[in-house]
Amino acid sequence: MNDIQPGYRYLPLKLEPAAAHVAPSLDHLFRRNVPPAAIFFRVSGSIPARFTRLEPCMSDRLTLLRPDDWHIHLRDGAALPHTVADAARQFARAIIMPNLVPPVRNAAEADSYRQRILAARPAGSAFEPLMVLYLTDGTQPEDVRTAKASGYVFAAKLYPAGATTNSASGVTRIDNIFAVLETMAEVGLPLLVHGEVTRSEIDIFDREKYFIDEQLSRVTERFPSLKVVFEHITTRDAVQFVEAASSNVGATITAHHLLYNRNHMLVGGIRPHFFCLPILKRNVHQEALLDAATSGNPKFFLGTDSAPHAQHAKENACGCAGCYTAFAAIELYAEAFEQRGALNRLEAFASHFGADFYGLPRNTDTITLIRESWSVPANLPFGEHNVVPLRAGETLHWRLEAGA
Ligand SMILES: NC(=O)N[C@@H](CC(=O)O)C(=O)O
Repeated sequence: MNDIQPGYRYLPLKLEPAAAHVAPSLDHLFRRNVPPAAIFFRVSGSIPARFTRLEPCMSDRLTLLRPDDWHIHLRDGAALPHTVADAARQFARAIIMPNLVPPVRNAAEADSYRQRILAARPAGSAFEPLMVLYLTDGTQPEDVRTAKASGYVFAAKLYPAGATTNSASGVTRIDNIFAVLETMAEVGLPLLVHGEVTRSEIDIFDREKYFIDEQLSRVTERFPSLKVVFEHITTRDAVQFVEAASSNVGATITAHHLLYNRNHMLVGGIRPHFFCLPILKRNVHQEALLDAATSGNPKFFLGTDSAPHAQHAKENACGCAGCYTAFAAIELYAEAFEQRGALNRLEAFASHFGADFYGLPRNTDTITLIRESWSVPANLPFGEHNVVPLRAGETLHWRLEAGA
């Protein structure tokens, strides 16, 4: 019994009559690739002498081309060494969200933010931040041209004013930026979209669908050559919209929207660390996202929307929106894909489709995930504060191989 360790598979050495009721169910679990920790739990107390430990077999290691994160919030200042180290551990590149206060509005601001990120990289890291402009009512076509020419700005982000964290400077009417969108289409700078309307009479669970019907469909019709990434999609409606759109329209999907639905946030007590925007939806929408992410359709790719807030700002009478997932993002995605029996589709979603959509080369080195159970810390350092990571105090069943 003492030999039983997480991360290994155990098989019967000799089937004794007393174990016969256990062995068939174990076999069934092995075939379904259920994490070993779950197996031990079921058979605890009945195994020792009759079972032997096997070394991890091939399916306990998963090697992928190094992935990129096509949507992340790194924040600024003292938080950067922590958020950048977490992202850089697994991702080669990341699209850096510009919703700082004040926001990143032009190439000069993007350059100085980029320098701060580069300075925060762990020693020896080649992590590459791909900068993004924050569109306001005052953004000019010239800002877009300069940004594109800079070589370090890869997109511009539409935050409808008031839609989410630090969106007060966002766009108040989509028509206000039509001249800018035209220039973006012309110079080849993708538009990234936070797709929610902000009208107070629209229910928070319906805001993505209204955004598609009232705004996004107008943009894609009017600017067919503009590349658009519908960020952190959360609904079946968004999946269907992207599927039906031209190949210039793609979407990012977060790990938390694949793993959770609104019941996880609200049943049995309110869990502030699941609160994010767009908000978790019904399980039918979660299912549609899982279908899309594991479908092999290149329009859907990885974007964590890892969005840390200090613990006190989340566990608050008016808590901030955002889930911190960068500490174990690829592990969380692996768990979601495994639940669907689709681990063989993870690499394309995480490491091929985003780069292809942006017209950038795929990475050439690899990372390896190991099937190994580990406990997520209760909190992690975040500048002068702490951040509570998603799944704090719980167990993850994949781990990125050290030094990967
Ligand atoms: N996703 C979130 O819930 N929050 C993001 C903003 C955003 O992307 O909506 C943040 O910056 O905190």
